Amino acid sequence: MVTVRAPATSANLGSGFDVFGAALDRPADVVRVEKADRTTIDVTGYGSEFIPEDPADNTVGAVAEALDAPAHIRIDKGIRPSSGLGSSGASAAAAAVALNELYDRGLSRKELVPIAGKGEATVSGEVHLDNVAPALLGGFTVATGRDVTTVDADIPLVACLPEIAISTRDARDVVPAGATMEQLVYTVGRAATLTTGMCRDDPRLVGKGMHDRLVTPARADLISGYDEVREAALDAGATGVTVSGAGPGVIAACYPEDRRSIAAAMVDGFGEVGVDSRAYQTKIGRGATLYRD
Ligand SMILES: Nc1ncnc2c1ncn2[C@@H]1O[C@H](COP(=O)(O)OP(=O)(O)OP(=O)(O)O)[C@@H](O)[C@H]1O
Ligand SMILES: N[C@@H](CCO)C(=O)O
Repeated sequence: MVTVRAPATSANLGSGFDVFGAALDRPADVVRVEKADRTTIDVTGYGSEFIPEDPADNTVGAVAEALDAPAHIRIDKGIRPSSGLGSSGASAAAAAVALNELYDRGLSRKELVPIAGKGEATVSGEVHLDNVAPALLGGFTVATGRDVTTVDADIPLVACLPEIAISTRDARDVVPAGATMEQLVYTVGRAATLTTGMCRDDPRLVGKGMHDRLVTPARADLISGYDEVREAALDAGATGVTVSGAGPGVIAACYPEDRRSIAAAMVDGFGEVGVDSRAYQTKIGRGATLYRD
């Protein structure tokens, strides 16, 4: 038996749509695999009642198929599905590491990125690697095509999850089809600022670079209370706030000493519009961890 813990991730970070991602220190999924003649899946934990156990519909099923590694796969969800915290990608990444080990396939973490991406594609309808790359490799990741660059950044974060479900598929439908030159220049500037901040472990630059005027405003309209939560987090000291992944999670960058008050302010912000939420005080963390039994 092989056990792997894969972290939640936040994709986009505002200015890096379908490119930037970050591994979060917490929460995480845990996946256990045992060899079997055919793939079967059991899901327990947070939101498990909403997750299909048919390998054709679960992200881990496509991973087992891609690695030609049939197994009994047990997923313990610590990351709520349809959260914007890379729940489906974390299971896929954990399964990729676990099955690679179980069947001794010898693939590197980077080689597992497109394989885990196939799993992610089963639910979002298209391949985007910005969740599975950080779930596998850790840190801040820049995924362009099949290339992934990682920065081992140390940035405190708060992720706040409202009790609203938005599927990635639906959130992709509201993304504008095009951009003006002005929007493009603005986004490039912010993305470069964010990347510089990650390389320097500078929460101020990261927060400044999390802003975008293209994708986030369209998606924010789907999240009841987004404006209230953003304002509350900024007032409490956040250096930047944006939609996490496809939402409805909202993520803030900050200095360590402000994390607790920002978490409380974000929960209060959702509370103002009658939405319950849970905040995770976290930071950029490591990728999937393998445990041999
Ligand atoms: N192993 C899995 N874990 C979580 N969700 C899964 C899994 N397999 C299939 N799903 C389905 O994927 C959907 C959730 O994925 P989705 O990409 O919408 O959200 P997410 O992974 O939480 O967030 P995001 O990708 O925006 O960060 C749900 O419909 C869920 O049933
Ligand atoms: N980049 C993807 C991530 C979703 O998890 C999106 O924002 O649609």
